[in-house]
Amino acid sequence: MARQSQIQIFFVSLAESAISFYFLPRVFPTTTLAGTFLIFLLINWSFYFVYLLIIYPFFLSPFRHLPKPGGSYGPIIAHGPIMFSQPPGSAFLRMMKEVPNDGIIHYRSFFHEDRLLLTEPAQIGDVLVHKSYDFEKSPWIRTFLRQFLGDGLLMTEGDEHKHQRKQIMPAFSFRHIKELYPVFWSKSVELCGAIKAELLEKKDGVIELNHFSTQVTMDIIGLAGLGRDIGSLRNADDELIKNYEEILEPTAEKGIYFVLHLMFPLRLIKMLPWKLNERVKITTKSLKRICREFVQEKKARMKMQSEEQIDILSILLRSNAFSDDGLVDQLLTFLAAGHETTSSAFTWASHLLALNPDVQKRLRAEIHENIALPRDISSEKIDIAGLLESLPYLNAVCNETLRLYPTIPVSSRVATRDTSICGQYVPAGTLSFIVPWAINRNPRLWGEDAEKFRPERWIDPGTGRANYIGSADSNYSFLTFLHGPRSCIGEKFARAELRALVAVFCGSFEMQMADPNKMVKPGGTITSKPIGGMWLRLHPVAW
Ligand code: HEM
Repeated sequence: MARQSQIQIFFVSLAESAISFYFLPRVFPTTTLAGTFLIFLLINWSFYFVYLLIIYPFFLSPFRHLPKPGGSYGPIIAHGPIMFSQPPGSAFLRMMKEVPNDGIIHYRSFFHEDRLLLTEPAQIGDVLVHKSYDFEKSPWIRTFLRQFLGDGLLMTEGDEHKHQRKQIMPAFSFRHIKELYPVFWSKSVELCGAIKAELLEKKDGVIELNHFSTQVTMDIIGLAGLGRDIGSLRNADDELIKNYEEILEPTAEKGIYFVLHLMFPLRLIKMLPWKLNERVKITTKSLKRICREFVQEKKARMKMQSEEQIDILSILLRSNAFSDDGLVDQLLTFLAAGHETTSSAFTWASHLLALNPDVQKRLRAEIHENIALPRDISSEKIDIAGLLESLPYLNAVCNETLRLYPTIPVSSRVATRDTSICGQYVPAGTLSFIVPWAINRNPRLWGEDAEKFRPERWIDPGTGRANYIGSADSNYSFLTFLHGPRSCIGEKFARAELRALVAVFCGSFEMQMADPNKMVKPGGTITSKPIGGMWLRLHPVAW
């Protein structure tokens, strides 16, 4: 319920009770001023609820004629639980399959609040690209994430966002990513070395990959983002890793914590005697301190060294566009957005390969055929970018993984002013859902086998080369990085990193699920991680 309306009701009730009490004493002869106020509050609330739950949604809402799902849980709950479905985004996919529509499905959330689900490329393009500054991230999500990310690129809106994005963009250009490939490659080789060392200590060949994956992607963002080898693969107790693992580990308690942030003001949640509040405070404080130290260290090193550094922080420092606090916020953003996302994509790639031995075999053959020895290509002056980007099956496997397991499965936007989506009037404040999990798996856009892992859809049958649209008709059928001015700035970085990780890992190990009968489920609040980790049985292969 809108907080603003509650405040209005409070003051209107106050005015009505004062007028009645002082000017119409015969109407309420036996009550006190407080009693009269309570009576008016109750009457006004009742009218407000009838308006909110019945009159507005069924007779006034501009969306009342749009197609809707069935099976509402009544006016208070309505279809609200949809957004908590597991895996995240799966209920939206069901809705897309079941409700015939022309690009927008309307459903009612808690207290019959209007929600839109965008289902077709034209509507998605309108919100993400053509009118992107009419729509912002929802304030609840921003309040929740700002605790961990400060006011970095991910959290800002409007002109401030345009300014920051322009300053940061050069650090993510293709030329710059090409220079970073040797970092991605050598860290992937180091990862496989660390896994081999752990396998030597184990008889059953079983390891939990997600932990390794978080370590290697943290090391990569450390080197590529800060020019500093965090070395978490060598030091499993690294403070940075421990903090992020604590924050991001999917648990039911954290799910409830996140949901409460969507429903109640931050200040109220912070007042609760909840241990998680204390842990969030401690971990975020520690992350900020570490980032502040990174910035100071980097500034001191840049003064001493004349050689130009290629990491993201050096580029931001050279731009002179950010204060020290601003840089800390950007670092918090890059560390969080830049490691957990690719880590999750890599973990899901290994899962899909473990479930599909034929794909795994074909990919390994392509890698071994084109890359004689993994260590050689980081030491020789080889164009790793050119080599990896030219391998069709490697690119197809990565694209298909990113399609089936988008790390951010659900995103949303709030209209900041009265606007429209493909001609449908949308009043300010309306929340629209853009759901990569559902769009990427929608049979209308990807065909009947949309939910199958089929890397071949990313290979042109005529030329045998990788294509960049899959078998879909539109760019907007693939939403893993979204599109437009608020799309993922790290997309090229992430794709390059994933190529290197998958190539070295699949080239080095044969993989199976440790327990082939156990379903691995995605969970998590903002990003999607395997619940309980990713347990694989690995056999090193000759390379
Ligand atoms: C597989 C890996 C990745 C995926 C799937 C991914 C996905 C996304 C998505 C969906 C968004 C938009 C979120 C929204 O607006 O709701 C986003 C934004 C962003 N991502 Fe990524 N990301 C990945 C890797 C990275 C990496 C490696 C970096 C940095 C090194 C990064 C940095 C960012 C930043 C800074 C934004 C905010 C951009 C803006 O608002 O202008 N991401 N990412």
